[in-house]
Amino acid sequence: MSDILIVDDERDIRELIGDILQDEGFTTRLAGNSSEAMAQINAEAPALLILDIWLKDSKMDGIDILKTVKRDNPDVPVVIISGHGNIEIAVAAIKQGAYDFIEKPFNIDQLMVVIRRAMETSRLRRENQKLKRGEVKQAQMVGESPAFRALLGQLDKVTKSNGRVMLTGPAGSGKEVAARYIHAKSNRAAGPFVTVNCAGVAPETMEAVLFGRETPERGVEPGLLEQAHGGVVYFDEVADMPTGTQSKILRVLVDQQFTRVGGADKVRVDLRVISSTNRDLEAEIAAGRFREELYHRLNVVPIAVPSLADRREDIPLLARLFIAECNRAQGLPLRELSEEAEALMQTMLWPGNVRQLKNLVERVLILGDGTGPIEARELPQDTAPEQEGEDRVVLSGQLATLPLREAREAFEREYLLTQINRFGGNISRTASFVGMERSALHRKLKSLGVVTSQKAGARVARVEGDMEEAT
Ligand SMILES: Nc1ncnc2c1ncn2[C@@H]1O[C@H](COP(=O)(O)OP(=O)(O)OP(=O)(O)O)[C@@H](O)[C@H]1O
Repeated sequence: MSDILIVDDERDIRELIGDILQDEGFTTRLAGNSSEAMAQINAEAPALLILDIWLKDSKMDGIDILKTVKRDNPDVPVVIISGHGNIEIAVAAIKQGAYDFIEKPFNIDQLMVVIRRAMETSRLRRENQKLKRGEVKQAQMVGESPAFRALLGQLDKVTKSNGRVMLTGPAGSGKEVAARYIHAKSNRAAGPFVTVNCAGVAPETMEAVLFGRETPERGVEPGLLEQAHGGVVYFDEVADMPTGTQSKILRVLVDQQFTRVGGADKVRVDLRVISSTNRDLEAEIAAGRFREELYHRLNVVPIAVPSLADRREDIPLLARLFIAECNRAQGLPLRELSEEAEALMQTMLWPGNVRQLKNLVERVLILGDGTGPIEARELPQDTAPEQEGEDRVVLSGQLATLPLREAREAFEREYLLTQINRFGGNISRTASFVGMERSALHRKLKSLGVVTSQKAGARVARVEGDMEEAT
């Protein structure tokens, strides 16, 4: 549901709006009277309805259609088109639940601002409802890089067992997506997947949240562990679990049962536990912040989720996935990626990993103008790799201080390191991109002291002798 239904009895107007929206990358449907409009809505609710108030030759006027839509499809935002002079009716329509109105004659910019805002508000509302119901859509796992395939291979191995899995990896790298993947492929797929956000729950309420509560006033309130019965409980950022709760969880893992806060009876649960952390748990244990016994119980199968920098090959694929998602969910334009934008994305620093990439794509689509390919100039320039603190040659400043031969070598080394890492260590693809024969590239790398090695399942390049591997 990413299309927009335009209802107006004036053919010129509905076609004009339709053309504008199509140019902006939306899919549209048109209706010239109330019966056509209702037939379209009943066939499939649109993502947005643009509705003229006055409809000639119609059984229902715009307000009647609005009331019906708000009754049967309350999530569909409605933008009213009102003629000059019937503003009061438009205001009344807003009271009936319309999102906003535009007045004829309108200009394209005005129209687009209202439509984008309406789509965004409705998306946020839907997302909120999903979050409240705890059924955040299962994200797709996308990637083809060696590091990603190695991860999938490990995940596939654990799907059929009941073993506890500890996912480690930096923030935003896709640990929760990986946990959902295990759940979806396991024999618990029909059971619930319940996330416990260990960093987001106040320590004093953590136990009630996990184990539930029993009070005379409210009776039994089941906690998250009970809600996850028969399925998977995912402890997100487990290092943030208060130490008191850690001991209690440990007991639950040993006994497979617990009592609700304020209750006396034992509650038995059948759970599979998956945890995640972006911290070094062994250091947390050494610092006395994490219970070693719990660590060993949770860490039965450790699986490392690679950072985005370790799977740069996947960036174009992921970016395209997010463009398609933004189009489906928010009606943002379905744009291509130019070759330059793709290359720049593959060489940027990504401290926020896949989440950062997803946010960037969304921002570019919202702020960008036009429907052509996304260009490199639309991407933020401040995320280019920083040189400080890295054991690499700084291109600009320092180069000026070197004799030509050394400067050229420094540049070639830097350039080739970047390209090889972009192509996941694949020399053939790098050679074809940089325009060299494979064997010549090998010789060149050798003379520059660049070697490739395996890291997190991916091949990476670095300068021979450097301790720090290039990213
Ligand atoms: N392989 C992937 N394919 C598609 N989308 C992905 C992939 N990995 C991550 N994402 C998306 O990136 C975002 C971050 O993923 P996720 O929440 O799983 O990361 P995380 O490592 O659990 O983060 P945090 O530690 O900050 O909670 C999500 O929107 C998710 O849908």
